[in-house]
Amino acid sequence: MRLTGRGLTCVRGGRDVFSGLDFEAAAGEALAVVGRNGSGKTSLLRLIAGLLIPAGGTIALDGGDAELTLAEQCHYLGHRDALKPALSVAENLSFWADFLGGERFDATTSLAAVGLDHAADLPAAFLSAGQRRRLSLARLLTVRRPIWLLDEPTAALDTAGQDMFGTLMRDHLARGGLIIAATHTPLGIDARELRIGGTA
Ligand SMILES: Nc1ncnc2c1ncn2[C@@H]1O[C@H](COP(=O)(O)OP(=O)(O)OP(=O)(O)O)[C@@H](O)[C@H]1O
Repeated sequence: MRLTGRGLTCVRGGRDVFSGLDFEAAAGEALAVVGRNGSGKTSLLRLIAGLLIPAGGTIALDGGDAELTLAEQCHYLGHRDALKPALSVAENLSFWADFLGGERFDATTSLAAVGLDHAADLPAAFLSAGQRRRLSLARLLTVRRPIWLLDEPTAALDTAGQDMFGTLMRDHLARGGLIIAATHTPLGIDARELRIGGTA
């Protein structure tokens, strides 16, 4: 599996964010997208996820599932955790599994893997910032998709959480997954750097 972007141009609010951007990532590889604030890291992830349309250029996935779109093979985790505060931790995960579709892995196991099994019945409104992020990460495990698009994934995670997430990312890569992460801090795994715009 290989994901390739060629000559990508992104325009937002009538302004060029970036143009002529090339990138490439293969199965088992992580790409760390870096650059100053506003350089277009989130925008690139959203282009790949199909949430924005490029003003120019192409994105192609070779060797993926021919019956699924690129977006259907991606997990997109935005920097704002998309949780419903009135639903419990377990209900939020169940909502996402229904929304995303496909094969569903055991939610209790996913919550245990991110250290939230003790909080399954707690309303998401009561979670701390780090716990909200952990719940978002549980989505990656409950519904398996090969391409992880992650926006500032380690933000709000404590040291143990960063170690836990490093292990999850390494396991995903070892299974032939691919990770593209926008980040201002080291990801905690071996990753190739894709710099957008000037030096941050
Ligand atoms: N909905 C929108 N309408 C117009 N402009 C937008 C919109 N969303 C983002 N932008 C602009 O696009 C540019 C790139 O934003 P983006 O969020 O991709 O940057 P980023 O590199 O992820 O930034 P940061 O490091 O601050 O998270 C910014 O100048 C931003 O103001």
